[in-house]
Amino acid sequence: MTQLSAAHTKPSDGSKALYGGKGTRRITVRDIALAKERGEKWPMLTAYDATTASVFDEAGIPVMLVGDSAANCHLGYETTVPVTMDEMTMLSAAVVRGTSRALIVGDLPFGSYQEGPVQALRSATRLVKEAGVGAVKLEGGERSHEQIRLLVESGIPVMAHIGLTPQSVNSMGYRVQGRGEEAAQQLLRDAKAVQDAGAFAVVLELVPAELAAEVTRVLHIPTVGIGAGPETDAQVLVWTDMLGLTGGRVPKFVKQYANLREVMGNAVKAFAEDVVGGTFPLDEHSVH
Ligand SMILES: Nc1nc(=O)c2c([nH]1)NC[C@@H]1CN(c3ccc(C(=O)N[C@@H](CCC(=O)O)C(=O)O)cc3)CN21
Ligand SMILES: CC(C)C(=O)C(=O)O
Ligand SMILES: [Mg+2]
Repeated sequence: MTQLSAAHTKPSDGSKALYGGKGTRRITVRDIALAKERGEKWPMLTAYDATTASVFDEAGIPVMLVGDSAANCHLGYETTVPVTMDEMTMLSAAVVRGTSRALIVGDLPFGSYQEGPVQALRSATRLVKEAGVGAVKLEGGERSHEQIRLLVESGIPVMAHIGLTPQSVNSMGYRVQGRGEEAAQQLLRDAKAVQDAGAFAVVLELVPAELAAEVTRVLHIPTVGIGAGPETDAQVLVWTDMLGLTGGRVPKFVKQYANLREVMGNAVKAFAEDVVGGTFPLDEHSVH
């Protein structure tokens, strides 16, 4: 048996699995393609800094997205619209430095690829050269296929993103996409367009579960769901949402696995009370 055909069979020891595998080298887009052939589901999280990313890397998260959600989750903006290439490049470089195994995907921010394929290539090249990302992501299906094609032809793997595309909040709002026959057909056309253009995976955001399941069956590239039901090949969440750090309302598709806001708030109050009450620092925290 050749190595290639061996890679197509489900690994009994999990050595090749994207999650739970024993590999230590960085995950590649080829590993992602093989996981779809094995029918293996995988987790993806956003990350915006080196320390947090190193926690996720050690936990075995195989793919991290330096999302433009950094705008609201890390930089304090209201929406993802204002975040810049300079900001995304700095955050992406930090996440790459904090990880050794995960494939790092850099989100192209609003305004960095809408002018056309050449602008998209210039922006994506910056993330690859200056930050060291292994792939980039951009929003849009049919409307972005020329950008995707040029990046892929140039050697930059592209994750597409269709359904709710938050960079279009000013024209679309934050609404479920693909409801009704006409919208479902558009979503299917968008999915096929990004696959034909060479995308290695596609994010489906806020899409009815049945439609996301159909897209996942029809495509040979993996689908990454966020608010898209249980049938997509992968699932992504914004890390500050799933760990309970985001302030205020979070989207209803979020499952909260911890309450870091409470944990951190309580710890910070304990420190403040120690300082005010004179019980920190003690002799053990002092030098003589
Ligand atoms: N903290 C955070 N989490 C995210 O998931 C996220 C961001 N920020 N910023 C970028 C985009 C924007 N996203 C959003 C933003 C709002 C809704 C929202 O309001 N959804 C409604 C449902 C709307 C409907 O049913 O039509 C909800 O209640 O979940 C969803 C996704 C997802 N992304
Ligand atoms: C929600 C994910 C897919 C994203 O694009 C982001 O975090 O910016
Ligand atoms: Mg994004």
